[in-house]
Amino acid sequence: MVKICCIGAGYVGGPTMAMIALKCPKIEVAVVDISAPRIAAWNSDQLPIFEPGLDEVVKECRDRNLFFSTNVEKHVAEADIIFVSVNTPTKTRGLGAGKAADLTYWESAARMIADVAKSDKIVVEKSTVPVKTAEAIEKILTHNSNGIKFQILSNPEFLAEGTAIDDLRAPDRVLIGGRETPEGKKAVQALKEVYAHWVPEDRIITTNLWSAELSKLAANAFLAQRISSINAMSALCEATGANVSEVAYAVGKDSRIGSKFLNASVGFGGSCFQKDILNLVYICECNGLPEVANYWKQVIKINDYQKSRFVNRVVSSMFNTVSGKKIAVLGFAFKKDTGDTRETPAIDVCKGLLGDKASISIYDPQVTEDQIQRDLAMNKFDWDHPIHMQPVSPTAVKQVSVTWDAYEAAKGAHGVCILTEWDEFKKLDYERIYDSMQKPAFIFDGRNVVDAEKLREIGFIVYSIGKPLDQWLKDMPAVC
Ligand SMILES: NC(=O)C1=CN([C@@H]2O[C@H](COP(=O)(O)OP(=O)(O)OC[C@H]3O[C@@H](n4cnc5c(N)ncnc54)[C@H](O)[C@@H]3O)[C@@H](O)[C@H]2O)C=CC1
Ligand SMILES: O=C(O)[C@H]1O[C@H](OP(=O)(O)OP(=O)(O)OC[C@H]2O[C@@H](n3ccc(=O)[nH]c3=O)[C@H](O)[C@@H]2O)[C@H](O)[C@@H](O)[C@@H]1O
Repeated sequence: MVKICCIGAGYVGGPTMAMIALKCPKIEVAVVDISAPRIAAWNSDQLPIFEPGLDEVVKECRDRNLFFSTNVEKHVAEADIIFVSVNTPTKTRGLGAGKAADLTYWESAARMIADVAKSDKIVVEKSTVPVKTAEAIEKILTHNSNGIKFQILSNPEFLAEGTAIDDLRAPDRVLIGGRETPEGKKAVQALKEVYAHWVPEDRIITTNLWSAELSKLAANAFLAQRISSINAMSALCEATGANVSEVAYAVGKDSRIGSKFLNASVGFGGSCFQKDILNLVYICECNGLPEVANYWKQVIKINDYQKSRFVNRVVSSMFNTVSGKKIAVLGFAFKKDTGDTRETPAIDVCKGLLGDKASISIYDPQVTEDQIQRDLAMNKFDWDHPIHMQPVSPTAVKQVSVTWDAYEAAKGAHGVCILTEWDEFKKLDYERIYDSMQKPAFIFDGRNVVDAEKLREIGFIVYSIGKPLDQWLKDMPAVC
């Protein structure tokens, strides 16, 4: 029986391994992690991450051919194929701080594999890593290998949170990069056979190692660039009276451009887009390509601009101050159908409003108060380290309260900001919300989920990203 071990039981390791176990009943899959609470949660009824459809898959395979364990060394030693899906956060100190990927966790996993391996292994990069990482990993693994042979493959993951199970069940493509030697090709073939249990052959792409590593960074950069492009247009739409949804529809109808990923928003978030682009920028700089680096840097700059533009809209619309005013924030996760808050635009928006002394009441159906308080207290980039490396109990931000009900959050508020596109926000009783709010009552829709015209009929002053402006907002000072 082929044995697979995955180091890192997170948003990628958990769901990807659960899908392999589901589709390959004859393969034994062990997912290991240094975080005992995380492993305990994977072995319980309350999985550590919220992902539609994940519970069912885990329930079907757990303790059959899918195991979660903290016994990292045992499972690594026994495995034929080892996936490494650990954190690769942005470095916060030293050379490349604020840009380069911190490979501490990867390196320690590689050293441990080298220490405990007693038989030949295929080691698979599942984490997103800088191009050429495999070369460094190879050196670590083979340095003291006592004759044991390691083949390194790059098999980046393209799932998106909230749709991870569908993405894994029917991926657009699976990418496998390996050395172009006979041993390298054999290893690629072995991994290909795992995916071939359910992925059609023409969707399994094989390349050299560096192409696979770089394709992952490139894919995330292209996706984020589309969002920054439409968000840049949204600012121009507001200035001219064009409607960003109409522009996106018209542009996306060109089959060369396509309609997906053109939703204007308060800004993109999530653990990867910013981190991976910063990493790409750093690699370009290190390779003497400052023009290329600056091109990609602009994607992040527009994203930051979009978040601060939103905050400025809120403040300038409300008589140029939110000091002492209650602002309800609906949605804190970085997108709907996930409880993940890593790099969510809500953090920057809330910090911006707190900077103007607002008092904030937050509701998100999947994010706990503890998580929100941690996020608002944490330093930039600290969020992407394993949980046990993060500050234990950061001081709670006093001007922030968290409720478990959208109506409660909006009660007595001067304004409501919608920051995540949860479906339930479309169905709220906005008459009830309006009646409970201070007047004039404002809604700032950072995700274009509400029917602005209907809300205006109720009496709200409404701002929707990239949409023709309410007369009230037109009369306010221009926003930077
Ligand atoms: N979250 C996402 O949607 C996607 C993430 N990725 C990439 O996958 C990688 C992992 O991301 P996530 O799963 O989101 O991170 P995560 O933080 O959810 O999971 C990483 C896990 O690795 C564990 N870990 C760290 N060092 C370890 C070690 N030495 N031994 C054992 N366990 C260790 C941590 O405790 C943590 O549970 C990153 O490189 C990310 O860029 C790629 C595609 C999608
Ligand atoms: O490497 C990764 O981590 C993953 O990053 C993204 O997945 P994810 O971040 O989970 O979610 P997305 O659906 O890409 O959304 C990212 C952010 O962009 C925003 N977004 C997305 C699409 C859009 O049109 N507009 C927009 O503002 C979302 O609200 C969210 O804040 C990619 O879509 C995945 O392919 C990739 O594997």
